[in-house]
Order: sequence, then structure tokens, then C-alpha cells
Amino acid sequence: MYIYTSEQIKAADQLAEKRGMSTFSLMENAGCGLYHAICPYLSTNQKLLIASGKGNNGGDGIVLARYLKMAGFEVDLIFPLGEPKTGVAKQHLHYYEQCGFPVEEWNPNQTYDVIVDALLGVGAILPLQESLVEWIKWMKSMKATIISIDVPTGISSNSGVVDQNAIKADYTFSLHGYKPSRFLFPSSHFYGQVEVVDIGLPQKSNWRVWTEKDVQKSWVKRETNAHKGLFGTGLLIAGSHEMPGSAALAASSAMRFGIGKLTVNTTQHASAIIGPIVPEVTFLYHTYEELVRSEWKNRRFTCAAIGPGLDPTDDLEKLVTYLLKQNVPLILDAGAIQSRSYPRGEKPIILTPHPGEFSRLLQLSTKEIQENRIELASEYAVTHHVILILKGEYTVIAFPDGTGYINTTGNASLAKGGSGDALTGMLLASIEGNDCVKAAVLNAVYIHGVCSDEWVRKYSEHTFVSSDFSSLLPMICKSFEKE
Ligand SMILES: NC(=O)C1=CN([C@@H]2O[C@H](COP(=O)(O)OP(=O)(O)OC[C@H]3O[C@@H](n4cnc5c(N)ncnc54)[C@H](O)[C@@H]3O)[C@@H](O)[C@H]2O)[C@@H](O)CC1
Ligand SMILES: Nc1ncnc2c1ncn2[C@@H]1O[C@H](COP(=O)(O)OP(=O)(O)O)[C@@H](O)[C@H]1O
Ligand SMILES: [K+]
Repeated sequence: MYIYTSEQIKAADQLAEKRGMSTFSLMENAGCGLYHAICPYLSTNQKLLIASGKGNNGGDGIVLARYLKMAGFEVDLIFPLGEPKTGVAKQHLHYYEQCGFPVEEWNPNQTYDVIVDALLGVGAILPLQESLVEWIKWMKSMKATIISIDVPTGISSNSGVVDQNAIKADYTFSLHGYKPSRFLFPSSHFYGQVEVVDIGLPQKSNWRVWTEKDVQKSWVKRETNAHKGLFGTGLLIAGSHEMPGSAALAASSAMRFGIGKLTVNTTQHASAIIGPIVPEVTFLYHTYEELVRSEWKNRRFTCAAIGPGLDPTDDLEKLVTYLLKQNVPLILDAGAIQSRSYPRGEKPIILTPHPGEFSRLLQLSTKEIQENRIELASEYAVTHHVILILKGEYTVIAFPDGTGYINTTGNASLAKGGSGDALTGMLLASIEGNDCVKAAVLNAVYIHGVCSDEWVRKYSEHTFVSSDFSSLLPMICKSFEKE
């Protein structure tokens, strides 16, 4: 489940070539792998068209055409942009023809059930050429099932940028690994159902998808003689007169997700609302200044989260600056997400912006953020030595060492006030319950999403509310515990 930029794909090809694995062989692997992956979606009574481009994406289409022909499928191979230009694609076309298979001319009057888009892959340069646009318009009018090879033609592979005439695939079969645009916007919505086809190259990338297996492997079971002191003494600075619920949601998720002890610093009014929801927590009613002056030193908190339900003020900023010096894991959310510098300590500092907050932080439009979520999050995490969780569909989790992960759980039922507060609470608990910081963060994000996935399996996606995390977490967490 690795993610590769177009540059990384080219580098992997070159390295393979240097080590004796020719691009010709890789293309054979690609075409053969594609054949086996695509076959289950096809039937021999369908009329198939493979439209190949001039580069190696087109070459993959040629190899696929040969395998399909050999298996008895009715398939036409055409070159809407002209015949192949790369040496390996030419070689494969030669072999295809030597096998006795023809190349067809594009016939706009012919109809097809399935069209394979092997026009452009990771070598695409946008915008699309005029000569392609006419052909794509015809293809769209066909109402056939569209299968794209590697990347749907007309979308970028590294960014979310989409050409106005881009092909919207029903299925995309990506070679070697995912391409970043699979998880960016608006490009991800052009991929359809995605499968990765292995082509025999070793997997190595600093970006990948966090999976159920990863959660299972890194799940920490409690020792039989465990005591509450082992799972953190957290301080949650959250909730205001106007937004008391955010603290309640963060606190209840933190308790449910396993934190040992939790103190909430909030207002008297907010605590009257939080207390009945989470009777397990204790309260402090300090001003930010008072917290800085005394409380922290006396209490021995082992981790903190700040921001849900708080407005960004100068006093809050002073408190954040103070907390950043305390060398404990710190989660900065909502009102605590501001532009500032961060110390290079051993304890993790975690920022949880949604695209709007990240856009304010970077002074970029949300469109630019969404098109480049992975790259921008990673740059920020590395430059500022923080863990950056860029929320939304396909949440991006970037680490200061340049590695990163995409989360694929969660759905639009989470698009409701309070979901982010619950995540903050879960992160706080997770970071104290797992010695591996990466696993702690990734598992919290993953399970936060799984809760909403479980909800929509049974109920309407409109009806999920953040208080539901509390009743879903016991069952979801149980499913990850090894017997
Ligand atoms: N390691 C891997 O993943 C491998 C990938 N292969 C395939 O090779 C592809 C990359 O091949 P290439 O680097 O040759 O690149 P592509 O085949 O993606 O595209 C390059 C060709 O398209 C033309 N082109 C670019 N932008 C265009 C536009 N806007 N309008 C019209 N024409 C345009 C270029 O002039 C060039 O001829 C991958 O996507 C994959 O399908 C395999 O064949 C080999 C191994
Ligand atoms: N369409 C979606 N698909 C997956 N996850 C989503 C979607 N919409 C929202 N989320 C998740 O819900 C949470 C929303 O957080 P946030 O916007 O901070 O909410 P709030 O501030 O109201 O608590 C994030 O974890 C985000 O990833
Ligand atoms: K393609």
C-alpha cells in the first residue's frame, strides 16, 4: 500500500534497469498483471477497446491487448495520438503484430462495452492536447465501462489538478503503487475503484496507506496488573461559555479510548455540561495566565491537548508557548492552531488542522491545499518538526522525519461539528497508551474513521453525531484486540 510520485516511479524504473531488470520486462509484467487484475471484470461477449498513447502507458495497453486477444476477448487496439514513440512500447507493438494481431483505425461509428484508457500515465503534461479532447468526448458519449491504466488520462499524478476534459474512470489499475493524486482533490474522484497491480519491483517509499493490519499489529493490550498511572495524566484545555460541548466530546473520547486520568481546564459553566457527560474527569477553572504560573508544575501532567472550543487570543498563545517548553506530548487543535515556531524536542507536537485552518496557516487557498495535501503537509511537518494531521477525506498524517501516511477510513457522516473534537481526545489517549508515537497517532485517526464507517453500515450517514463515538468505540476497539 505504498504511494509513489512520478519522479519516484521513474527512479525505480532506472534502478531496476541498472540492476538488470529491463523496462521491456517491467512492461510485460505490467500488461500481464493488468490482464489478471482486469479479467474478473470482463466477459467474452463484451466488445473492448484499448486506446493507447505514444508513451509507456500506451505500451502497457499493447501488452494488455495481446493477453486479452490470446484469451479470446474481442478487443480493438487503437492509437488516437499516433503510434508509440518509446523504444519499449515499439518493441511490444512489434511482438504484438508478430503474434498476428492487428492495430485498428479509430472508427467513431463503432460501439464498445468497455474502453481501456492507456493514453497517458505518470508522464502526462497538462493541459490535454486538442487532438485528444475530441477523442475523449467521443469516448464519454459511448457510455461504456471505463478502465484507466495507472492514472486516468487528464489528471496529474502528483497533484490534485484535473484537466477540464479529464477521463472519469470506473476502475483504475495503478502500477507498482498508488499515485498521490489518488488521495488528492479533485483528482481522487476521477479514479473510480482503484486496485494496485504489482509489477515485480521492490516496494520502498516514505509514504503509504495505514491499514487494518497495521492497527492490529500495533495494538497494545493492557497488562493484567496495569494501573491508571500507566496510561497518562492528561490535561485538556478546552471548552468555553459558547462552546462547552467541544470539551465534553474530546474528554469522553479520551476516556473511552483509554487515557488513565484526565483533567479538563475550562469554565464553570462548561463544566456543568461536561460533568454529567464524563463524570470520570476532574476540573480546573484557571485562566491561561494562572495555568502558566502554577498549576502545571504542581500537577505533573504527562500530556496535554489544547484548543477545542477556544478562540485564538494572545493569552492562549502565551499558554501554548509555555506548554511547548514542558517536554510532554502536546496536541494543538482548533483555536490553538496558529502560525508560530516549534522547539525541536523529543516529545511529539501534534497539529490537527482541517483544510480551512491549514489554508490560514500557509496563506494559501483551500483549493491549493486540497490539490497538494500530501506535499504541503509533509513540508510543514519536516520544517516545523511537528506531526501534522491534515483532516478531511483521506486524512494526511505527516511526520517530521519526512514519512507519512494516508488514512482511508471515515466518510461524510463525519462532516459535522464535533468530529474533530473527538479525534483530539482520542489522540491524547492514544499517545499515552502506545510507546510508538507513529502507531499511536495513526491508530487514533484510523479508528476514528472506522467508527463512522460502522455507523453508516447500519444507519443513515446524515444521523451520526460525535456523541456516538462513545458508544461505538468499545465495540470497534474490541475488534482490534488479539485474543
Ligand atoms: N514502474 C512503473 O510503474 C512502470 C510504469 N510503466 C508505464 O509507463 C507509464 C509512464 O510512461 P511514460 O513516461 O512514457 O509517460 P506516459 O506514457 O504517461 O506519457 C508520455 C507520452 O505522452 C505524451 N503526452 C504527455 N502529455 C500529453 C498531453 N497533455 N497530451 C497529449 N500527449 C501528451 C508525451 O509526449 C509522451 O509521448 C506509467 O504510467 C505506466 O503506465 C510500465 O510500462 C513500466 C514500469
Ligand atoms: N467526508 C469525510 N470523509 C472522511 N472524514 C471526514 C469527512 N469529513 C470530515 N471528516 C473527519 O471529521 C473530522 C472533522 O474535524 P473538524 O473539521 O475539525 O471538526 P470540528 O471542528 O467540528 O470538530 C476530521 O477528523 C475529518 O477527517
Ligand atoms: K491512463
